[in-house]
Amino acid sequence: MPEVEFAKAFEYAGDAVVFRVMMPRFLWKLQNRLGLGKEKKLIEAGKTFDRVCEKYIAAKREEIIRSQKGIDDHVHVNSDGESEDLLTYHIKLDTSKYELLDPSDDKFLRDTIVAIVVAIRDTTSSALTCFFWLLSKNPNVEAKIRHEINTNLPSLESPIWSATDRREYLNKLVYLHAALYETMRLYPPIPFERKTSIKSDVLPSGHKISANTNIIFVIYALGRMRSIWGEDALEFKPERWISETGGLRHEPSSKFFVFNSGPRACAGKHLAMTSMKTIIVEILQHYDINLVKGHKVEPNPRLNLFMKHGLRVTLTKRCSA
Ligand code: HEM
Repeated sequence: MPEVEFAKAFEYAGDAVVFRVMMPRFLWKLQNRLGLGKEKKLIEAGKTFDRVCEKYIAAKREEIIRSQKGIDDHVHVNSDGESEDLLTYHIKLDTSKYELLDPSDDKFLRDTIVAIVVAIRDTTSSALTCFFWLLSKNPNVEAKIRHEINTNLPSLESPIWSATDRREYLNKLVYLHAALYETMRLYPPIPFERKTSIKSDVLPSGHKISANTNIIFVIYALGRMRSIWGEDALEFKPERWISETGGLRHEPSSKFFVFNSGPRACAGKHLAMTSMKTIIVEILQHYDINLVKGHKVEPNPRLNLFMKHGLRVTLTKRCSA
């Protein structure tokens, strides 16, 4: 695969964030001042973000002006804002509603682009990579998912994929949902997190902490603890997510921590599940997917859970029935 500078910059920035989480503050501050090591890469990544985002922001501003003047009518904007892209939405923010946000400031827009890409790109790609890897090792699970898709979705020839229909159809794919949750339980796209206390407190475990204590919790380990998930915690079993009535079993976010818990939980959880299910259905309806023989699969927990050597697969076009 060709190297994409913008994507590489996210990798460098992610590694630098992990470094900052793990190292004493003075050390990364010093490296930053001297422009060394991971901090040097972070500074370079920042310049790439500036350059690439500036191009998109300028082009989008231009596009909006042209559409407002009636020169272009292809801009994806409608009066109720339904099909607006995210950048347009942020440029046209109602500043009377969000006083602290300034859409005329390119830095605000750049930070927004970077934050959205961080939130969406490596999380969903990590989950999908692990999902297809686990599927290749569990043909019985793949067979069940294919059966569920074939039973619940109209045939490939039917034009069902209008935005309104999509959610309704995807909601019927309970086993697929369970398999995705089970994938992320064992391989959480964000494998660990850090929180800092703003004042002294007592944790649910009884541990006393003072203000400014950094707490790192390992979501990867939480998903594998027998005390939480039972004796079969290490097994890939989508069935554990299916209730007696055949619906999806609810687990509290404090147990299934993959999307975080509380007021700062993932804001895009439903969007993430919908888009991942859409991609999986599209791939499984059109292709057989097989792991390349001898390819070494090694999950590599960084800021996101990556595959160290990627996931090499072959795609074979399926004949439509
Ligand atoms: C499999 C996919 C995803 C996973 C596992 C995931 C997980 C998480 C986690 C663990 C957090 C908390 C981060 C922290 O506190 O440090 C978070 C925050 C967030 N996520 Fe996701 N995410 C996913 C996809 C998405 C998508 C597609 C969006 C779309 C916009 C999104 C938007 C956000 C936002 C805006 C926050 C910040 C919420 C806040 O701080 O109030 N995420 N996500």
